[in-house]
Amino acid sequence: MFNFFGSDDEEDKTEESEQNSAEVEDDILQEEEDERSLFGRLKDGLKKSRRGFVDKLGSIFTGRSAIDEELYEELEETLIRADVGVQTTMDLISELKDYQKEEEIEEPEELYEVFQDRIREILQGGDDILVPWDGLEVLMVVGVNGSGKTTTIAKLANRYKNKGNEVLLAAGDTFRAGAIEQIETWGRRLGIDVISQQEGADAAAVAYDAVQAARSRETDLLIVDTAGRLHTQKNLMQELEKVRRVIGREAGEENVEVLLVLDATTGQNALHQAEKFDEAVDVDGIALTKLDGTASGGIVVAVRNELGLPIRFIGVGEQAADLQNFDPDSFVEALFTEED
Ligand SMILES: Nc1nc2c(ncn2[C@@H]2O[C@H](COP(=O)(O)OP(=O)(O)OP(=O)(O)O)[C@@H](O)[C@H]2O)c(=O)[nH]1
Repeated sequence: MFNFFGSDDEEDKTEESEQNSAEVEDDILQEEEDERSLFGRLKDGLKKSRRGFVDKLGSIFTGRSAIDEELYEELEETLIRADVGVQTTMDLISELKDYQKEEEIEEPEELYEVFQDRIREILQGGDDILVPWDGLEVLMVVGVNGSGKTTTIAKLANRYKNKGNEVLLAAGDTFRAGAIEQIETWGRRLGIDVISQQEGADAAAVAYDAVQAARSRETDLLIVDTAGRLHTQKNLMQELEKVRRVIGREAGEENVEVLLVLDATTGQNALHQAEKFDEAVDVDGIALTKLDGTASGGIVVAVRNELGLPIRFIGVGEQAADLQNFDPDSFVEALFTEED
C-alpha cells in the first residue's frame, strides 16, 4: 500500500497514525512552498520515459544533418512504441511534414522544436480542476481495480483539507471485502470523516447519504470512492451509472465531476477503459497514475488527443507530492530537458 501514509495495517498504534498525519501535513506544506521541488519530482518521475523514449527522439532529430524520409519513419516507430497511439502518431507526422514544407524547414533540430511545441499544444486544457468552487463540489472517482484510485483519493482529500476546505469521504466501494475499512482508515489518519454503510449495501444509497451529510455539514468537497471494476463487467458498470445519477440529482449536475483514474503502465488498454467509463458515466477528467513506472510516457499524449478528455492529475510516485496537477508546460519541459 501507499508508503507515504504509512502502513496499511489497521492495528497500527494511534501514536503512529498521528505521526503519519503530521508527516502528511508537513509534506503538503512543503509541497505548496517549494515549486522547484515539485518540478524536481516530476523530472524524477519521468526519468524512465526520458531514457526510454525521449533520448531516442533526441537522437532521431539531432543525429543527422538533413530531414529525410528515414527521419519520419524512425519517428513514427518511436512514437508508436512509446504508446502515443497510431492515430495520434499519424496525425503528428503528417502535420509535421506539412509544416516543414510550408515553412521550408531544413534543420532537423528546428523540426524537433516544432515537434515539442505541437506536443505542448495537444496537451493544453485541463487545469481548471475543482477550484474555485461555490458550495458543495462532488468528486466521483472511478477506475479499474489497482489503478491507484484509493491512493489518488487519499492524496486529494489530504491536499484539499490542508488548503482549508471541509472535506468528506464516501465509502462507495461496498463490493470489495475490506474496501470500506480501507477508506475509513485513511479517514482516521487524515482526520476526515467517512460516510459508509455495511459491505454489500447499495452503493447509490451510500452516495445519497453522503451528499445529504455533505449538505448539512456545509462540506466543500465530497469525494466518493467507487468499487474498482473491469470496464467489461456490465452489471457493475450499470451500478456505477446509478451512483452517478443519484449524485447528480442530489448535488446538482453542475457540482459533480467524474475523475477516471488510469494506470499509465497499462498503455493502450487505458484508452479502451476510458472509452467505456466515459460511455457509462461521462468522465470529466483523468488522473494518470504510475507515470514513473513506464518508459512509454507517450500515453499522456494519446489520452489527451484520442479521448479529448483533460488530464487533471498525474502520478509520478507514491508520495503525496507525487500526485501533481497536470501542467502541460512543466510536463513537456520535464520530459524533454536533458539531465543536469
Ligand atoms: N509508483 C507509483 N505507484 C503508485 C502511484 N499511484 C498509486 N500507486 C500504487 O499503486 C498501487 C495500487 O493503488 P491503490 O490506490 O490501492 O489502487 P486502487 O485502484 O484503489 O485499487 P483497489 O483498492 O483494488 O480498487 C498502490 O501500491 C499504490 O501505492 C504512482 O503514481 N506511482
